[in-house]
Amino acid sequence: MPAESFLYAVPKEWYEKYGVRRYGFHGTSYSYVLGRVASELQRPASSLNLIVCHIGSGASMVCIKGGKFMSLLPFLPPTVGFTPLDGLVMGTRSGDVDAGVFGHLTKAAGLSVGEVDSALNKKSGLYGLCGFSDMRAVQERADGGDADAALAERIFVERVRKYLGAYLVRLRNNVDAIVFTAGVGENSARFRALACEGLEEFGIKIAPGKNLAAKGVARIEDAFSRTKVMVVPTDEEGSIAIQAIDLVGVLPEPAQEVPAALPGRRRRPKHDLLVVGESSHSGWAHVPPPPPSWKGEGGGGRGGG
Ligand SMILES: Nc1ncnc2c1ncn2[C@@H]1O[C@H](COP(=O)(O)OP(=O)(O)O)[C@@H](O)[C@H]1O
Ligand SMILES: CC(=O)OP(=O)(O)O
Ligand SMILES: [Mg+2]
Repeated sequence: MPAESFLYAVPKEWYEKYGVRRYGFHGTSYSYVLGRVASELQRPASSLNLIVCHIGSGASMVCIKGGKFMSLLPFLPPTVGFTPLDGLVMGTRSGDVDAGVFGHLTKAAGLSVGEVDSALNKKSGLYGLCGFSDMRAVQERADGGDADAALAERIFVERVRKYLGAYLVRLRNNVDAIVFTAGVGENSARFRALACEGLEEFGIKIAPGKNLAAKGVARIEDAFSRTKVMVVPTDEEGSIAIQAIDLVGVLPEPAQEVPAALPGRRRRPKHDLLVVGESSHSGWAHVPPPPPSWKGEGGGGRGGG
């Protein structure tokens, strides 16, 4: 990520001394989804502009700009930042919130900084708004007339649309596909329909029938939609395994032929562990910690979950 993308507008020394910057999360999922979309569309990953919505209990979005700047600018700012708290409304995390609430609540409610931090991570989001963190329960309650649940669902969707708008602008509306993944993104046609509602002017239209029928990897855009809309079930575990193999160069071999302890099992690592961006599974999952200076290129983000 370039400095414009990973820096917060806070005192410079917070970044230099304490590493306060945007890191990004769900990198393993995004790496996998990018590869899967490339193979599905039969296009090189480096040519794709994507907006990927990883919407599970933890949720984030990222836009991927392809083409020749891939190695310099692989990912535009992800919605999650210094911690996974930033950005979208999640099961129990607030997403974007004015940091001023810390000062206010420590004074007005007598809470410690740790208590506010914990509540923002564990008692907020869908749960904070309506008492349920599971989207299926929220939708069921909303359908049953629970006004809090209905409001929670609307706030959840609107936050996704806020970033969808931001990324459409960043990509000059030159988007190959909007991709939905993770628990809600893969399984909830209702969520996908709400997230893309009324975007025909932007060249984005979901076909309701395809959306409802989507199973596994699916294309769900209407025939007149300029931008493809896809559902791609993520595989974070598989992606971690592939990236581990890619990094250390160990390929699975049948144990009975070559016992693990014997020489010859290990192959020469394909990549120096400190080299960034040369992996065939290009992504931001295996970038190093923040750079000492913000003048050069930043790292790409954290992988995990
Ligand atoms: N059919 C569905 N409709 C709506 N939401 C669903 C559906 N299936 C799963 N989900 C939601 O997906 C979320 C979990 O997503 P997941 O990616 O497994 O989360 P995580 O890995 O972050 O724990 C839950 O909120 C769950 O309700
Ligand atoms: C980073 C993150 O949101 O993790 P999880 O999906 O496990 O909540
Ligand atoms: Mg998850």
